[in-house]
Amino acid sequence: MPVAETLPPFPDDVPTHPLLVVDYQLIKKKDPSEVDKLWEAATKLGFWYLKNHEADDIVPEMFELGKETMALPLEEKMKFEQGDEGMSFGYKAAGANAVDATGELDTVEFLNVAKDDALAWPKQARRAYPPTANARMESIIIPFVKKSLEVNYAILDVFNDKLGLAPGTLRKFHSEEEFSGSETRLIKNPPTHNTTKQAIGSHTDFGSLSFLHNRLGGLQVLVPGAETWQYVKPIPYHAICNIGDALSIFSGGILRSNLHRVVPPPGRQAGLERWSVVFFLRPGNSVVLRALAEQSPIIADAVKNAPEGKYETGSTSFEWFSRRIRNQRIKNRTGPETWMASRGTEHKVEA
Ligand SMILES: O=C(O)CCC(=O)C(=O)O
Ligand SMILES: [Fe+2]
Repeated sequence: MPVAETLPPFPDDVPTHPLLVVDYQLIKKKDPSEVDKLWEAATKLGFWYLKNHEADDIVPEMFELGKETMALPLEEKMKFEQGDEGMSFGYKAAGANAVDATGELDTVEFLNVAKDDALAWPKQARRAYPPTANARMESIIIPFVKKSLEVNYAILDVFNDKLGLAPGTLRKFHSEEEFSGSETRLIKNPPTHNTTKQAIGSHTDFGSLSFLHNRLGGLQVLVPGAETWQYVKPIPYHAICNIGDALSIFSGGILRSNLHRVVPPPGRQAGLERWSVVFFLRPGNSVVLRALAEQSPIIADAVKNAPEGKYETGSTSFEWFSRRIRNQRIKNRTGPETWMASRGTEHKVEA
């Protein structure tokens, strides 16, 4: 993996959306103006850069592990495939998911490692992984998962306060002990000069918070009010963080879970392999996804102004998550309705 400085630069002639830059060190101290900046980012777009996030040393190791893992023979990787039943953990081959309602195939391959397996190691909690992951579980995956949890909990605490919830409410819904869909993901998109082919289709993230690290352009956001996709420029040592559907639902839509997708890198970056590393924080499996209106007058107010039932999913986190994974899988496709069944909050009627 070349270091960030040796990669061709992100072009300056493609539509790009600047994100607010939040300093994790100031968030840890609950610096009031940094907290306000995070709140603005989380409520207006739902995406921000996070600098000084303390994962800078371990992230390059995660990229290296991604490279080692994807270099395994396909036959070996397929032994750890996620399957068609709605489980996310394990390997997903390129072309196993749809990118849109027509059933066009995705181009990324990735490996998802459950937070539960990382924390239970050397015991197996949820499933087995390829030998490359096992060999680096202790030295790389566990430290990355632990740091990601720490960062995400600090961010959750800020939202907890701003939403007027009793201390620790959001943490309780994301307890380390309960099994959940929380996972870390190593993603590879193969080289191509077709810079408009979707690698990952338009989606909102399924869980609560995503902590993303990429080096090359390709991530795009659909900014509210804009008609076209805009790139998010990768900045060295800046993570890209975003809100997922679960937090949007808990907050009655105050926190924004925004549509995004991945296309191949643009400009002089075209034709390069694209790698990313993510940690997804998701609620405990038993947590019901609904607005926490009884626990916060601020959320109650937001719900009052939304169409009836918009933030009542009637699903547990486990059900919500499995439904969406299952319906992305091309093997489960019956028609455009399968794609629709993989959707989250983005297709609910707007207030
Ligand atoms: O690779 C990226 O930059 C984004 C990946 C992503 O959106 C996802 O895996 O949910
Ligand atoms: Fe995503």
